[in-house]
Amino acid sequence: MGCTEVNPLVFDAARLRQANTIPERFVWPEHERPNNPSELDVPLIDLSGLRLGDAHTTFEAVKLVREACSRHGFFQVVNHWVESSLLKEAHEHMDRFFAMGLGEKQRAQRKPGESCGYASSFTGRFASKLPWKETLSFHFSPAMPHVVTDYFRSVLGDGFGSSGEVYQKYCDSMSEVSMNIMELLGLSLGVDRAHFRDFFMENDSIMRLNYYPPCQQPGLVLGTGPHCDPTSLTILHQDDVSGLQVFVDDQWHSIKPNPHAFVINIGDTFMALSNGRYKSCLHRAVVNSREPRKTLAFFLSPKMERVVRPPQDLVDQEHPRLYPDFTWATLLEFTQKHYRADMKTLDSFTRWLQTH
Ligand SMILES: C=C1C[C@]23C[C@H]1CC[C@H]2[C@]1(C)CCC[C@@](C)(C(=O)O)[C@H]1[C@@H]3C(=O)O
Ligand SMILES: O=C(O)CCC(=O)C(=O)O
Ligand SMILES: [Fe+2]
Repeated sequence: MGCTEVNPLVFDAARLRQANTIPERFVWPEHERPNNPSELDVPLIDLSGLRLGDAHTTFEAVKLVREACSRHGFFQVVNHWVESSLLKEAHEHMDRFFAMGLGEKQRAQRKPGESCGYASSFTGRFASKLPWKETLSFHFSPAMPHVVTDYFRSVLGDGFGSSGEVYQKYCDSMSEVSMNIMELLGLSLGVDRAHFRDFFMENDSIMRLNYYPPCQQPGLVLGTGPHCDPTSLTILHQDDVSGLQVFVDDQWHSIKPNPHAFVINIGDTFMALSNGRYKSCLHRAVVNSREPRKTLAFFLSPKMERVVRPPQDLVDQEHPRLYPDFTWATLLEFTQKHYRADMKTLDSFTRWLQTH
């Protein structure tokens, strides 16, 4: 397969769509390329029906969470309190942003070492295996109630104030959903129900809009390569185009899109917080040749300087400490300046901490 070399600094999916070959840097190694995996039925919890004080509804949810997280680290929730109009607006504003020309999007260009901004191929961060996607990432913290609105206005101009309002509301909503899930995770691990909820009540999270353009040779590229999220908990909303895959029982499985549900996966930081009882979920995103795919990913993370340490109940003779104390600020810096997050980030980070 002939590959034309393009300068990824000007990677523009629209241009590459016209090109009749995929540039070398976007072609993934044979063993990591997409296949046609089976679909997986994912356990689903109705959070809106859950009264965490009510034993019966809670028991079923806790049982499902414990089974899912002990086995593979993901499950799905529906939450009717998240207005469908908000979801619709969040996708519409994503369409509006990514439909802009490259120059306009690059007004929000992500700077090396930073986790916020627009990126189309992470140029300068990786030598090869570039993801076939464009992303816009921004910070969220309940302690700064207008941080998202302010970001959109300051970076993209007053014309994007309405987008900022939509994503501010969306992130507020995801933060709320996270608190309910943290109570379930605490109960499922046999620790005090409020333990993880209180730990994340203040959080420094990342919201990411993922836009995966169609690719003429989808079998050669990946939208997002195999990885575990270094964050604590990911709340992912897929549109109606499949592409999310999880690695379970030594095989990739596709997660069927359910536009009414959110896919929840455990990240590295929560794996450390649970002292390894729950494993970070290995997943990736594939693309197709027909239509773009879009996802909204809310990455819950603790306050930057909060020390990540499992509760004493989860450390005993049979379960010694698996990971050292660290802060999210240090792990985030590691993934932004020293190491591309993959399926071994936490082990690599632990070794890095010993010499830094
Ligand atoms: C803290 C983060 C780093 C990444 C965005 C959030 C959580 C997921 C991480 C990421 C998506 C994992 C795959 C590799 C990565 C480089 C990417 O494809 O975007 C990661 C993100 C990042 O470092 O920007
Ligand atoms: O878009 C998807 O389906 C997955 C994205 C993802 O895993 C990520 O952004 O970390
Ligand atoms: Fe991910």
